[in-house]
Amino acid sequence: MNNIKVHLDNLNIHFGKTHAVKDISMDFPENSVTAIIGPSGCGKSTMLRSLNRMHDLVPSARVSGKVLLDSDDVYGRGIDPVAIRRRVGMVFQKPNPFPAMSIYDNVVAGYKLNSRMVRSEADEIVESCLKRVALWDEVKDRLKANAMTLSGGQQQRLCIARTIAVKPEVILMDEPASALDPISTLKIEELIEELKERYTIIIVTHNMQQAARVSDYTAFLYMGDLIECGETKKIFTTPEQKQTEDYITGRFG
Ligand SMILES: Nc1ncnc2c1ncn2[C@@H]1O[C@H](COP(=O)(O)OP(=O)(O)OP(=O)(O)O)[C@@H](O)[C@H]1O
Repeated sequence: MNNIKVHLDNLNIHFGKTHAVKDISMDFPENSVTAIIGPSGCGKSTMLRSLNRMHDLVPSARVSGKVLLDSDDVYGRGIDPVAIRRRVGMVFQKPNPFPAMSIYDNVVAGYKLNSRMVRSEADEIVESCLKRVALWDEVKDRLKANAMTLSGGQQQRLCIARTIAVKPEVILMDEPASALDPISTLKIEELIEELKERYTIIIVTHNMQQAARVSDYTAFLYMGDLIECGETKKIFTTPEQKQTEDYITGRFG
């Protein structure tokens, strides 16, 4: 197994009285894809969002336990959530490019917030990030066009380019292909496969085939509990828990 990039230790998340994530301890290995699966409302997105402190913005949310990024305590005293979000980027279900910006400006938007740069540096980042998400050839002649002129699938790849421009270590993806057509979905899946060489990827997906195709490890959640996690091959062929088997064979969920 690769090094552990993110480690959860007795993670609990409440929203008021709702106990959404219950005492979860698990590891996310570096340079690999871990899929989080489970029926609607089982806490997948809640767990994912805790990894870069997105719940800081939700007044009713309470997070306890530990999230370690390498050996850094993500919720530790004196840790800057903005610095954490730079190291742990996020791609959402619906592509969300900045609507008033060009393709070019979208790619460097996050990067510009974090550091000053000269034009040639920006050009280089735009080209390399768009190439890495396999969008360069499609857009290189219209970099100044508004980002909303792209198709949904292209917009999602642009959002991934924007995420990697900031040079994160971990990328969280919350159903990144569920709003896309099958061809765009395939492109995103191929991209995930390539991105894991540089980044640690954690993806929430409802699509079991997608989890089986793209991930190295899978975690199955049910009603806030982690039922089972391990190598995807094993989870999908010889799971240890009956609940996991029932879920992956479509008996419930
Ligand atoms: N901001 C919030 N405020 C209050 N309750 C919330 C909030 N976000 C999530 N919850 C609750 O936490 C539980 C887990 O929700 P979560 O969105 O993590 O599930 P999920 O497994 O990602 O579901 P889905 O697959 O439908 O997206 C649910 O009971 C949900 O209602």
